[in-house]
Amino acid sequence: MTRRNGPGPRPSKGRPPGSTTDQRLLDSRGDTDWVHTDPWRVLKIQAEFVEGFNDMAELGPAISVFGSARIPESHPAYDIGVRVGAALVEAGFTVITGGGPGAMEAANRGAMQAGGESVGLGIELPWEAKLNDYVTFGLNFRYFFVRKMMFVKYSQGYVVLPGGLGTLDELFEAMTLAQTLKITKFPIVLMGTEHWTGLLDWMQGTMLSDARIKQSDVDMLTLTDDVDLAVDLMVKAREEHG
Ligand SMILES: C/C(=C\CNc1ncnc2c1ncn2[C@@H]1O[C@H](COP(=O)(O)O)[C@@H](O)[C@H]1O)CO
Repeated sequence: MTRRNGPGPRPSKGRPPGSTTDQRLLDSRGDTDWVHTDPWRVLKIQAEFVEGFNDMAELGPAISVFGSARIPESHPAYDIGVRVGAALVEAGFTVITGGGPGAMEAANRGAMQAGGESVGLGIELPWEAKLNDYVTFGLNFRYFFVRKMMFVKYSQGYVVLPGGLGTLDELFEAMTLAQTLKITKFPIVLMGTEHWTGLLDWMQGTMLSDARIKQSDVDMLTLTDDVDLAVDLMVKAREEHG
């Protein structure tokens, strides 16, 4: 970059005489603590957003599928995950998951086997975690909140398989964003009546009865075991809202 001559602020008052910026950049040695400071982290966060936006902007219509990282292949929810992933691809959607094991792997597996784009948005964890073998396009994030925004921004709806804390976090984030109209026209399907009925009963029996939520908050959820119904809802939403 060049700088015009004449009056105006100088680049750096404290710069050592007789050296160039390139020299100082390339010769620099010494303390590296600054790489662990918040201002530097801001740039890393920014870089994650830039890379995510860059790589996901042209994915096409996508649905995110969430669910337990801990279910084995033998669990009935795994098979449902595979069928959901495949059916979404057959309906013309890209499938996005957290790229991990369990239900995420199942949905990616179904999507890949159906010949579709199978996206895994991985997260750095304290233990070694790698993207599952059924991801056709993967990104790994350091920051949970950046990753969570990518799911919402690049999905047209969520299918939520049985899961634990991580799954609830993803579900309730979407519900909160919808309740506060930060996102609109966003179908959310809970797959697995046995797993989710207790939560829905509590939401209606306690949260709704105590007026902590409104009926419209509960109504944004569709509870089913029917994969075709879940995918039809997503297709209808796409037809209605683009
Ligand atoms: C438990 C193990 C690995 C976890 N690896 C994960 N990789 C990617 N995404 C994950 C992982 N764990 C949780 N998530 C996210 O939360 C949801 C599942 O969490 P739950 O608590 O199991 O419900 C999931 O949708 C992911 O986005 C060791 O094998």
